[in-house]
Amino acid sequence: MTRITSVALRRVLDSRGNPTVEADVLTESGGFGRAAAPSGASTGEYEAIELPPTEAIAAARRHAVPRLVDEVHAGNQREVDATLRAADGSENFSEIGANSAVAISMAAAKAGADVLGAPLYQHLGGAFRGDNFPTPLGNVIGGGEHAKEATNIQEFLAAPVGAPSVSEAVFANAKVHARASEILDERDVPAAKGDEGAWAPPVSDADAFEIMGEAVSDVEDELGFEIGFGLDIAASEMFEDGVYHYGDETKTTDEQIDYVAEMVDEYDLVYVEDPLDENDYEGFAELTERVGDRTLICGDDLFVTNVDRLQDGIDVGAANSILIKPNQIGTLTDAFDAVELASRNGMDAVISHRSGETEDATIAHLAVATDAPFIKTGTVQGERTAKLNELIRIADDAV
Ligand SMILES: C=C(OP(=O)(O)O)C(=O)O
Ligand SMILES: [Mg+2]
Repeated sequence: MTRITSVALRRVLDSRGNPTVEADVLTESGGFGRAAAPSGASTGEYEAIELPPTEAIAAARRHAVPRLVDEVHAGNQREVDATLRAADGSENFSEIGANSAVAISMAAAKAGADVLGAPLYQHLGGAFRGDNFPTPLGNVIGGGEHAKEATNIQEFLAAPVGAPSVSEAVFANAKVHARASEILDERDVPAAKGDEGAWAPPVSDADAFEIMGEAVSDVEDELGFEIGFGLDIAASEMFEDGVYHYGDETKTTDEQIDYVAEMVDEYDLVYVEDPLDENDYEGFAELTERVGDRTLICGDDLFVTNVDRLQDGIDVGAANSILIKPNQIGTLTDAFDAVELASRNGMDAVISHRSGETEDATIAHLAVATDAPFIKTGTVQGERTAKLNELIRIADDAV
């Protein structure tokens, strides 16, 4: 029933206006799945390779589609993804592109779910899935590679850890976003928006910490449950010539570790992603040793959703959390394996969007299917609300 009968690939727009790969998978019993690849701006050095979409589509049509059609069952995700790997033949999807691979992998999962008449999260998570829902981390103020002339730190993220439900958590983040805008107005600071819909004001990082602190505490008082905040420092983007660049100022690795540890305590940060360069396992381990009992230290560019890099991190205690981005590694199987390895080692998985997105909502299902404690997928703006609204629907049993 789930035997694949066709795979169609095309270029569609992403939220930055760039082309990306969309895949349609059909099965012999009429099951249908459609998915599109997201795209990063602050990409990790060790990510799987995203090819220009035209090249990725041509290569996938030549190498992958003939191996999938009439041969592979969409309901067997490991078989789909192993076929994609075999068709590519490289370590990092440099032949067919991780963008083609991830679009096909996700579309096949949706086609498999469609045949079963089950929601995607149920198909992927199985009958013995837990019944937890992820807390959404919502980007409220940001800069770095996502907005010029704004903060050095890439993302200041609201984290409604005390929200009684997914829906209340999602609306709380939107309120923090709105409150941050009012505070910027009160300070006469004009703010454009960055790629993910976060405010991108021309303020210092110190000011952004203050504004976030005020915004989350105001919304916390109004709603009556705990809202913290966290960061994605995206430190690899700042690291050059052995030091971290904050505009004209620099920090050595020791200073960077001290700075992050101080901010964790001063602002009760619940989450810090990529506080150090993607090659600095040692620095990550030192910071995790210092503050890992009271905050999450998360590896994004450090681990790139790759089980080998994750295992290296586990061996040295580099972090207590991992960001999961399916397009960093190329298939859902790889993403699931990374979540599994992380949770077996007591680490929290954060299922994540990319800065370039489409209306595809697969990651909402992935977060629920894997029982991930967190999802990072923006706060407002259509391609972000596509995931947040899907999460609300899943919690409401309405997908
Ligand atoms: C979402 C992120 O940005 P990008 O997609 O640009 O890597 C991130 O760094 O976590
Ligand atoms: Mg990141």
